[in-house]
Amino acid sequence: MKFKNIKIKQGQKVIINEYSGTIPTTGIISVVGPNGIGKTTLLKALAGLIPYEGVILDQATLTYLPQKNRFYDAIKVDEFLGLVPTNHPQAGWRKQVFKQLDIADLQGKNVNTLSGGQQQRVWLAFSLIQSKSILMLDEPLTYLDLKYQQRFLSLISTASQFCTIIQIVHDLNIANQYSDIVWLLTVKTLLAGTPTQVLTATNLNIVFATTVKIHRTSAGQRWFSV
Ligand SMILES: Nc1ncnc2c1ncn2[C@@H]1O[C@H](COP(=O)(O)OP(=O)(O)OP(=O)(O)O)[C@@H](O)[C@H]1O
Repeated sequence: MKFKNIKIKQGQKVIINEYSGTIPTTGIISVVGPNGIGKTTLLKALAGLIPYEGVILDQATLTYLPQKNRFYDAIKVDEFLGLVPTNHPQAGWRKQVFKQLDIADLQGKNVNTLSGGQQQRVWLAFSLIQSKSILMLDEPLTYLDLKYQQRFLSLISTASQFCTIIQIVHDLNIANQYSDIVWLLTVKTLLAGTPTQVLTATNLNIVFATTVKIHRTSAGQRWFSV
């Protein structure tokens, strides 16, 4: 899927200034950039949820999981997840997702009585088990503890072999370690490339207007701090 010159305005204010990009058929894209730069707005436009100028070619089937989600009805976890058809093309995928996110522990409970992290596990399971070609996740790690962050990242690494994950993340270490491609949003442009190409000290210092330090572990892996 390609998009070209996507431009979005709120009233007279230009939020997104003619971003162009390509979404491959598999892999993980991490969208990074400062608060308010337009990450959510871009994903919503790509998901067809808000109007834009420009073109999107080759519309794909996609799921979009917003940053904040609310359950309005007292539906049970198993009833809610039962809304997703069970015919995912990857054998055993649904079972794997449920196991990693410990959905069995939540079965039989009303979704609106769960804690924030438990609700997020249900929403992530709901999104991951759908057989769509693109899965867009807005800050999926929010509310998850370290164990479930790790398990979620492992799940998307597997999912990215058969679909494309586009996730908004603020943690540069996660973007660096778990992405095939990074989209770094600046006021003027969308910089796309591998983590090594895009997450450079020069780019980060300009975009985040702060000093981002890049270190190396003894094994040579890069890590980031401020
Ligand atoms: N409904 C709206 N009406 C007016 N302005 C909006 C609306 N939604 C978003 N904006 C503005 O659009 C800009 C981009 O917002 P967006 O939520 O896309 O940023 P973001 O990069 O995802 O930020 P964050 O990292 O803080 O979540 C911001 O300046 C925001 O104030």
